[in-house]
Amino acid sequence: MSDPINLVHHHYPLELRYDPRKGRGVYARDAIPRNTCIEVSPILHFRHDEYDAHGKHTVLDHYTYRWKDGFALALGLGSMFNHSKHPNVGFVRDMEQGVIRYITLEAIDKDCELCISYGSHLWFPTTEEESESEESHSEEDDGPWWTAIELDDDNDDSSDDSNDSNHDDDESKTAKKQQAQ
Ligand SMILES: C[S@@+](CC[C@H](N)C(=O)[O-])C[C@H]1O[C@@H](n2cnc3c(N)ncnc32)[C@H](O)[C@@H]1O
Repeated sequence: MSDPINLVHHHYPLELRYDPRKGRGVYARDAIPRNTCIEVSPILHFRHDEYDAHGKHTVLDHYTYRWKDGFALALGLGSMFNHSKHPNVGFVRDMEQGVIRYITLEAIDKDCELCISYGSHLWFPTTEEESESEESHSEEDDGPWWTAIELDDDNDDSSDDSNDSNHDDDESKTAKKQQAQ
């Protein structure tokens, strides 16, 4: 499990590496420019009723994204991105095509981990440098508990500040998980 898995057939120089605290994660074997679509993951869709009856009681619940009429498991690398409160990758859910596109929000250095944001309501202890201000999931939370920063649909590159395309407010947050639907 600890040897890197070189994704030789992937268009971009990506690799899966294992971290003892976070598990598997996606890393860059070489530099990748900002605003690069590094992954298009097809999704597997679960209706609300089948997810409530089955999926949410399994390990799937750590991986699925909220989706129209239910939840979605990202196939491909989409389920392998770990969380950071300073994500260097954003994502766009394309409900029509049934895919999630992952796009770099900044220039990525060689050996850097590629992370998305799950939002602030996390269900696991985060790595030390992130733990200071992260909130842990609590039973009192009634909002989405796995939210993620989502890029603008048009993937606008007009701003120099990568965070501009990446809003962490209630309207633009995409709930990957939610308790009260
Ligand atoms: C979508 S999976 C990501 C891939 C996962 N690391 C694996 O090996 O399958 C989400 C899980 O990864 C772990 N994880 C993700 N980001 C983390 C972080 N910043 N610190 C600690 N664990 C993290 C948590 O266990 C979480 O439930």
